[in-house]
Amino acid sequence: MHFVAQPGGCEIGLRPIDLHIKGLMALGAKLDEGMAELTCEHGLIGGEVHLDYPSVGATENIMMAAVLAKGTTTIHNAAREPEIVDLMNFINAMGGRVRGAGSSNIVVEGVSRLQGVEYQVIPDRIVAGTYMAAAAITGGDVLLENVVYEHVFAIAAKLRDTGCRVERAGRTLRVSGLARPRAVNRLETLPYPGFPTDMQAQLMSVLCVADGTSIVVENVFENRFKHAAELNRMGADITIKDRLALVRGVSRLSGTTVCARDLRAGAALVLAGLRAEGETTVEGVHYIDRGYERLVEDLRTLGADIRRI
Ligand SMILES: CC(=O)N[C@H]1[C@@H](OP(=O)(O)OP(=O)(O)OC[C@H]2O[C@@H](n3ccc(=O)[nH]c3=O)[C@H](O)[C@@H]2O)O[C@H](CO)[C@@H](O)[C@@H]1O
Ligand SMILES: C=C(OP(=O)(O)O)C(=O)O
Repeated sequence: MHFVAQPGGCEIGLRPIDLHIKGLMALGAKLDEGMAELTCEHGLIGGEVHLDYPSVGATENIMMAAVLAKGTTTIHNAAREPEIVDLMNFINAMGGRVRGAGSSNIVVEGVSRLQGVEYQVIPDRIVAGTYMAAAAITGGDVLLENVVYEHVFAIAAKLRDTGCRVERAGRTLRVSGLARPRAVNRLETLPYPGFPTDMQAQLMSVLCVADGTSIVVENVFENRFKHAAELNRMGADITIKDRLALVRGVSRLSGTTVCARDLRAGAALVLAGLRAEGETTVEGVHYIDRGYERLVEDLRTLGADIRRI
């Protein structure tokens, strides 16, 4: 019997785990009392899983469960995020037999054992995207190394719509922003290769100071606009209605004390602080630490006046 801790993560919606559980049950696990207690007496057996939604975590969880299961598992309507492909490559480097990651159908043939391996994970596309947004909101010029362009394509495309120049040379990306970004018609988050929900808050900061009005639609998580109220405290003009945000661009933001209520909201507020007049204090830095190793140091290297207190 294995006990799994209650799932955590940022509070950006209810974040149910029904798809994880349904997938594991298709491989022979039995659900006992509670939501996170599953048992399996004689090991998992490969099976067919259809995900009602291409959940990243459920795809990863089922893939990993299937690696040492007996027989073959197929995951239909799997998530296609680059991290899923990375996980496949990692498992295969350990001796697993996974194919199809990056497409909607993943096939895992169970093996009896895995071996240790040294493996380098892919560069963090959301960290890269955040620094791209920093160039956009400040009208700055940022050179990013070790970026997989295909992974940030949707972000680059949207930043180009705001007037940014994004130039690529191999794994290097140069992003230069306009003095004032342009509004976009519509920014809509979607599973990969759509625009990532983990960049929605940062782009909203950029659109806050854009010339014109933008519409942002959050399709992935049902409660991921907590940054909007904080941005409004800095002088932004955002109205929320369910999953839609109407962002009327303002010509200036003013620094004040604001509170990060989740990871990307924190990044978004730091970006807004770069543009705002006066001093901005962002509370709730522990959220930001979940997703950025060197945010303060990197931004300072780029010329920002920022410090951690
Ligand atoms: C640690 C990690 O990698 N986190 C990422 C992962 O989160 P995570 O894996 O939690 O995100 P999911 O793709 O599972 O969630 C997407 C949607 O599916 C719903 N859902 C999910 C599972 C489930 O069993 N039932 C269900 O209804 C969620 O409520 C949400 O509305 O992908 C998200 C979407 O790209 C990112 O924002 C997160 O940064
Ligand atoms: C929502 C995020 O992460 P988690 O799934 O860990 O909460 C994120 O990285 O923006």
